[in-house]
Order: sequence, then structure tokens, then C-alpha cells
Amino acid sequence: MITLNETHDPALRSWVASANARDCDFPIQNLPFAVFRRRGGGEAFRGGVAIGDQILDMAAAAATGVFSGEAEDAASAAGQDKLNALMALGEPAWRALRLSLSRALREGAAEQSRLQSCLVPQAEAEYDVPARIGDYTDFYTSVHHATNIGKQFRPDNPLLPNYKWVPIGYHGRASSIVVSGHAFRRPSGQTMPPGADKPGFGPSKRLDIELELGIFIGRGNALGEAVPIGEAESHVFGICLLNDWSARDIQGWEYQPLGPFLSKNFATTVSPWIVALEALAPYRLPFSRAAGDPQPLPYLDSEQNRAAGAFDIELEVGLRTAAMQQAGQREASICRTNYRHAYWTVAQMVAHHTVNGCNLQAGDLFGSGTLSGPTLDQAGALVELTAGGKTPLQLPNGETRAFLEDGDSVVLRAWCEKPGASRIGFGECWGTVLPARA
Ligand SMILES: O=C(O)/C=C/C(=O)CC(=O)CC(=O)O
Ligand SMILES: [Ca+2]
Ligand SMILES: [Mg+2]
Repeated sequence: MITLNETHDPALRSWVASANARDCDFPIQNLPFAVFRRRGGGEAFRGGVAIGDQILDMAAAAATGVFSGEAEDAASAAGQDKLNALMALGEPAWRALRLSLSRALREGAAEQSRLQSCLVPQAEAEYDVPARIGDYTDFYTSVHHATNIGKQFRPDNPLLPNYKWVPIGYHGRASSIVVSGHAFRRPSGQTMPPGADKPGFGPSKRLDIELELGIFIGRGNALGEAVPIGEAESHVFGICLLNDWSARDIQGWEYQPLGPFLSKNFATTVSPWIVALEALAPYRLPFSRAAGDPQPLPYLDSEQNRAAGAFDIELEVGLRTAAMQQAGQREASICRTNYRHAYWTVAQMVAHHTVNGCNLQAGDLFGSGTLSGPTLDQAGALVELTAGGKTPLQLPNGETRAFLEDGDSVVLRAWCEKPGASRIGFGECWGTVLPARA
């Protein structure tokens, strides 16, 4: 059962005044984790918690002695240079730390005097990838994305017959996962142009985005032991934003029969902030199958998953070209959708990934898969939004885009909002395309 507790109370206010602003991503009800340091000072990276426009430095906060019991161990783990130790502690420790943080950051808290000096403005911070990611698995949980992109890659057979039975995924590459703000070079590779009789080589001409959420695994499972769906969420630390940059021309030529390879492993961008699963409790939704679709097999089905397996998370993609940036214009919104449209839930991903005995480890990352919604303006990739490049996007400054051009920056955003609960956000996930290496 998903239960709300005092940390979710929308009436709570923080002594960090900026956290009480109406559209703040990081009110006291959120309390997401990142790894950060002050920019340019040669400081060590350490864990921090977002509160308003500030970061509570967890290494400094733990040293003040304001945390006790289970929260004390969790607070020192949260101050390390990666969050793996905190992730490995498990759900009771995460809950204890969240409760202590919520109490210590509340208006009127006695801890204010000791924690005040542990705040670092987000405007002065830079971030690192928040965990040592041992393994990265990318799922394919939007049936709308699978159908749209399937029509382009496989016109005769867009949605393969396994889709509605198996939460499809592939093993991605962890080494090239970067944090928001990172610029990367356009990849070069082999492509087979339409009508050609042999492949060419060169910079990708169909560089794309994929709007995804990233799911960080907390406590792992032993090799050989499946995680039952009823316990799956206790292995999930939290959720971030993820952009799975994709070179569609390289993908189309290389992907059969083993799936994406060099078309996706040149860069994957994650947001610095990980929103704890507990913070998302007010935004849980029932999960069900449309009439006519098969019910999930028993190992992918539970009462809890049916009652509240899905999440109500609003998602948006913005594109800012080099010309827009030069003119001081903000990004143009190119897609707006919601995570509620996913065909498979987080719990089902964990249960499926481990059903054969595969062991997950603290800090492992799942991609949700591109989160396209049911209508085309809700598509989370350019290849869908532009019908494979045939109908380019018209940008407000008169430019058009079929696929990404050099100098383009893309930002992903997500937030949860509804009457009777506090709005919480995921911050931003930015990446910029640089020209291919000459
Ligand atoms: O349908 C295909 O052949 C490939 C689809 C993808 O691009 C794979 C992927 O990264 C999964 C996803 O983001 O949903
Ligand atoms: Ca993907
Ligand atoms: Mg990628």
C-alpha cells in the first residue's frame, strides 16, 4: 500500500524561504539527492539535498550531529562522493533520513542554526553523475513509441507480438552516461542510405533525442534470486530524467538482430537530481490493461501494482538552437506528455529484470524507454514528432528541425502537480550537440 505521511503534508513550509515559492521544483515535500560541488574551487564532490534554490551539503550536515539513529548512518552515506552507499542501505534508512530532513528543514526547526551554514546555492554548484553505475538497462515501456518507431523501422510489423507480454529491454552502456550540462560530439558511424547497395561512413545525419525517466536501483538482489513484484519497489531508490540520444541512421542499419549498439552508446544524459520514490507517493495512479490486451503473467502482476503501480509525472522537452541562444531566446517546447501512459510499470521492470536470477546492484540504472503518449504531439523523440524527418518542426524563430543540428541544446523537465498535494519537480536535464570530430 502507498501511504502518505507527515513528509507529504502540503502545509509544510521550510526555513529556506525559496523552497516555499509556488512553482519551486524543490519544496520541503520533495528533498531529492544529487552529487555536487562548488564550481571552480577544486572541491571534492559530495552528496546534497535540494531545498528551494539551495543544496544542503550532506557531508557538512552529517558532521553537525543533527542526525541520529538510522538517519545518522544514512546521512553520512549521503555525504559520500557517489550515492551508492546510501542506495545500498535500503528503504528503512531512506525513510528515516527523509523524515529527519523534513523535520530539520521545517519552519521553526531547532536544527536551523546548525544547518544554515551547510547550504550551498544551486547557482554556484556543478554536478556529477550521482552514482557509480555498474549496469544500465534501457526498457521500451511506451506502447505508443514502440508502435510509432516500429512503423518506421518495420512497416509490415510495427508492434512485435512479444510486446504486450514481455517488458522489452536491452543492456546499454554505463561508461558514457553523463550528467546534465555535458556537450557531446555528433557520432560518426556506418549507415545504409535508402537505395544504396553498400553502407557509407560519416557523421550521423539523423541525430535524435529520447525523453525518458531514469530509475536508480537501491538495494540489490543476490545472483540467482528473483525479486517478487510485491517487493520490487523496495529495491528502487528514486527517479531522474534521462535523455537517450540516438543516431537513427546508424540504428536502422546496425540494430538487427541484436538491437541498438553504437547508435546509442556515445552519450546518455541524466539529470543531477534523483527524486526518491517516497516523495512520489502522492502521485501514484492505478495501472490497468485496456480491454482486449492480455493481462500480465502472474510474476508481473500484483494487487499493489494494479492499485498504484503507475506515476502521474508531467514531462516536457525543450529545444534551443544556437541561433535562439545567440538571440537570448529561451527554448521552444516540442513535446509535452505524462508518464501515466507507460505500458509497463517500474515494479514490473524490476520483477522482469530479476525473474531469471539476474542480480541488480545498488546504483544500477534503468531507462524507462522513450515516453511517448497517445497523440503525436506527445511523442518523446524527433523521429516520431517529424514522421521520420518528413514533417520538420517549425520553431518560433522561423527555423525548422527534422533532426538535431550542431549547436542545438535539448532540455528535459518533469514535475508532479495536483490539487491537495505539493508540486514537486525533477529539475532539468540539458545536453548540447557539438560538431562531429573531423
Ligand atoms: O523499435 C526499435 O527497433 C527500436 C527502438 C528504440 O529506439 C530502442 C530504445 O532505445 C527503447 C526506447 O527508448 O523505448
Ligand atoms: Ca531509449
Ligand atoms: Mg544513449
